[in-house]
Amino acid sequence: MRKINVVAAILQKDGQVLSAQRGYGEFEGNWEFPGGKIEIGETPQEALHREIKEELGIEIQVNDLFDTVEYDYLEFHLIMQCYLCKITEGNIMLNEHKVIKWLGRENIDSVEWLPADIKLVERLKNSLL
Ligand SMILES: Nc1nc2c([nH]c(=O)n2[C@H]2C[C@H](O)[C@@H](COP(=O)(O)OP(=O)(O)OP(=O)(O)O)O2)c(=O)[nH]1
Repeated sequence: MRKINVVAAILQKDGQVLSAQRGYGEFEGNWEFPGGKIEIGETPQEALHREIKEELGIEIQVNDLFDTVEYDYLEFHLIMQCYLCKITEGNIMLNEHKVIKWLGRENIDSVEWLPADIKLVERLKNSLL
């Protein structure tokens, strides 16, 4: 099966994380951590800076790797590295997403996450204050 290498940013602020609703494509309407495919020659960190600038128009600090998710979709095998991040500069613009929400422990389950994210979100929930 085709493999896709993706990076995702778990943006943290005041005990909450940023969730974004996909605005187009196959998974339109589902919620995810912003990010995207790693391009040839890029480090995961470089890919994250690029994707987050493109999608949300902000600069970030990339901290620790929180988890690497592997998931079999029908058409491809996803390998997604998820980094804890902080916003360092700029105001969020929605260049690709419909809407964003900051979610905490009590409501992180309230949106329809992409299938690959469900276990990750459970783990994250336990680590949020
Ligand atoms: N960014 C992101 N992608 C996720 C998450 N969960 C999940 O299953 N995915 C999947 C959906 C997509 O198949 C893939 C990400 O690829 P993408 O299509 O957003 O990547 P991209 O920005 O490079 O997009 P494109 O140029 O190919 O349109 O990973 C998540 O939390 N965040």
